[in-house]
Amino acid sequence: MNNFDDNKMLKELASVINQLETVQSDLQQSDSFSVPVPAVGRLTSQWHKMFTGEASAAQAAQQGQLASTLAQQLDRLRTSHDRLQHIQSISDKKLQQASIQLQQSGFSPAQSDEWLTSISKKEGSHQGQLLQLLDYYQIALANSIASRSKSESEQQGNQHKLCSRMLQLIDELHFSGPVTIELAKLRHQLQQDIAPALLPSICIKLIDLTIEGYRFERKNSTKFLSNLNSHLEKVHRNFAITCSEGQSLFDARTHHGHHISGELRAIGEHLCNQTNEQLKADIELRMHSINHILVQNDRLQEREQTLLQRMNDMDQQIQTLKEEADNFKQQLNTQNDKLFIDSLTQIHNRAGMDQRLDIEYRQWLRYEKPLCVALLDIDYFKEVNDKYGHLAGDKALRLIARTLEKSIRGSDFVARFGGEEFIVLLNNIDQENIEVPLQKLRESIKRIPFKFKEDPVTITISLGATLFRAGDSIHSAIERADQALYRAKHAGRDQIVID
Ligand SMILES: Nc1nc2c(ncn2[C@@H]2O[C@H](COP(=O)(O)OP(=O)(O)OP(=O)(O)O)[C@@H](O)[C@H]2O)c(=O)[nH]1
Repeated sequence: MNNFDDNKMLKELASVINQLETVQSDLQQSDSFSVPVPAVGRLTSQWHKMFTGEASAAQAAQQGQLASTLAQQLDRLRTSHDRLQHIQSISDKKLQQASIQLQQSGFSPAQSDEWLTSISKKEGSHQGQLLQLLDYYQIALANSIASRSKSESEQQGNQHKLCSRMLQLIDELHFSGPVTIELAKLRHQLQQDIAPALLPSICIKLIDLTIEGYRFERKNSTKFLSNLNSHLEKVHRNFAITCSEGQSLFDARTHHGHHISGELRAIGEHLCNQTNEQLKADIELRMHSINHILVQNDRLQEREQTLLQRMNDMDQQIQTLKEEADNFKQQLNTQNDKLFIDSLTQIHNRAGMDQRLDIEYRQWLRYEKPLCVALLDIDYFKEVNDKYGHLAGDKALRLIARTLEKSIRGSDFVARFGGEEFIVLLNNIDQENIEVPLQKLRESIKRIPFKFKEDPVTITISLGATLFRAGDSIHSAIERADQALYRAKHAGRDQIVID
């Protein structure tokens, strides 16, 4: 048997599957989709490898069954992800319509369509993260099984890579609410040396927290939208009442206006035609009638006053609604920006880099101005962590990121590529002197006067760079830069290799 508690893990896994199922049924907005039962996949064979020969026949059968259920669940989740995208495109349209209605009602916040659709986009991205985590879970399981046969250094390499990817995923989550504390704990755990056998359960915990965070955000968005909806309903109701009240007031006033002018005309005619006594009696009669009209007029004025009050209330409601919507939009914009920012170093993350690289690549294809991509990796960073602790390591990463940012031109770009690796894009670069800005980057890091536990420490970086060439894809250029970085490391570190 493996050296971790199988029963505990099976239980945890079963609970995660339960949760995934609930999430899936949350997404299952239409019954018309039938979920296919999948073939038992790669995971099953790993699971079998883990248990065969070492458990009793009954246990093995039970585990086999569990493994195939898990494989089915994974496939169902993938299907549901595809379906979500389909549903999302429909709900995008609905949100678009809602946004148009908001705008037509005259008090929607500017760009309301943008923030409404961004709600659905955010949900989609969490689905992607969940699927990615399930992949990590499979890799962690495979590592855990292989840990018995592989050499220690090989094991450590795989382990580091997986931990770094999970750390990066945590940095990209940006949840609010109670899960943030738990995520910070996991982050800390992942930065320590972890036994391969523990990583699968950490993965499960991370899946758990992602689902919880995702639900929390979904609940918040739903709450806001239902508040907004009920406010809208109220405003629309009041608006309808006010309109019909206004119309009837207008009709009544017109009617009274005609009435008064009729009375005045009649007085004029009597003044011309009648004797004094008769005139007096007629005028009294008319005055009585005018008095009656004036009393009615006072009542109309009171109604008008109430109407005015209601309009003021409505104005107030619209104002509150506007403020709420603006706040929410602000929150969403901040969260959207955060999706592209690395939470530790506050520079762009890998997603931000993907976005920018795509733009730079298209511009390079179009204008053919030289574009350089450089990968930078901190040398012997593990030693810093091991000797001075991960908090010191985190601090160093932040300072290095800030220094890199300051050492490039405004039009250049730097992002954290993952773990202790950074990527820099230099556009419109002078091809003959490509080494100059790269040396400047290397030296600026070397000059940082780090001091940990009173020890002055020099940190260096190795750098691999390349220019985009005819026929290059983004991937092929990065691959070349990565090979150059590998050569810089092997040439002794604190070096630049340009391919
Ligand atoms: N403090 C901290 N450390 C991190 C973070 N992400 C990755 N690391 C650490 O970076 C170190 C990378 O170690 P290795 O891949 O062995 O590389 P290295 O020690 O820098 O050695 P070379 O790259 O070969 O020069 C590991 O100790 C990781 O834990 C992070 O967010 N914070």
